[in-house]
Amino acid sequence: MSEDLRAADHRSDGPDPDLARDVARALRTIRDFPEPGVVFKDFTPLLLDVPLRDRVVADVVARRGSGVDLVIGIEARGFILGSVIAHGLGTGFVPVRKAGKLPSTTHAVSYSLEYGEATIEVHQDAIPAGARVLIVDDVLATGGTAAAAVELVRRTQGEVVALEVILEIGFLQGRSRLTGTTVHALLTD
Ligand SMILES: O=P(O)(O)OC[C@H]1O[C@H](OP(=O)(O)OP(=O)(O)O)[C@H](O)[C@@H]1O
Ligand SMILES: Nc1ncnc2[nH]cnc12
Repeated sequence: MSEDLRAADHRSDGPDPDLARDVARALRTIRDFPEPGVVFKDFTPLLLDVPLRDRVVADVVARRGSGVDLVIGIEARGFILGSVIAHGLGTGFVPVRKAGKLPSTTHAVSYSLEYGEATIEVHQDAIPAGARVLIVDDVLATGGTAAAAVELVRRTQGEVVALEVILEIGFLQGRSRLTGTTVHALLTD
């Protein structure tokens, strides 16, 4: 765990004041992965701690309440968190996949991220016009992935309620690419 991980500002008045601290302890830092110079934040240990995972879900459910019609998760790590959060919210789940993986007609958006470039897609008929959509991922870094997901939802004529992430890597300034989108990060590094 990085010593400088700090809680987002809801920490002291939320229903689970120790959540951010406990999640920070569950994250693992791996240097020079997947390429030299990248400080990789690995959330897989969190997935092994079932009570902590359930507290993360409860935190999102408490914040978003009944204001969400669909959760979308971004391949691959966003699938894991997005699925359990959709279950907690009692909504459907829509996978946003890397290019070429979805079988039916898609919208596609290309973007760059901290260590490369990619294209993500969503099925054109997965999100009804006007649906209130929560986007879920593990990490917000440069914001390229999240901004592309927002654009995909816009193309379906859905409405993005918010982006929920476990960790925001602050120095990469991903929020600056998400003007007009509500962003909630449990932790900021
Ligand atoms: O803010 P950005 O700079 O766009 O980076 C954040 C994205 O990078 C990671 O996904 P990655 O593309 O590595 O895919 P993975 O989930 O398959 O590991 C992470 O899960 C986010 O989706
Ligand atoms: N530094 C990082 N750690 C984990 N996931 C990431 N996605 C983009 N940058 C990342």
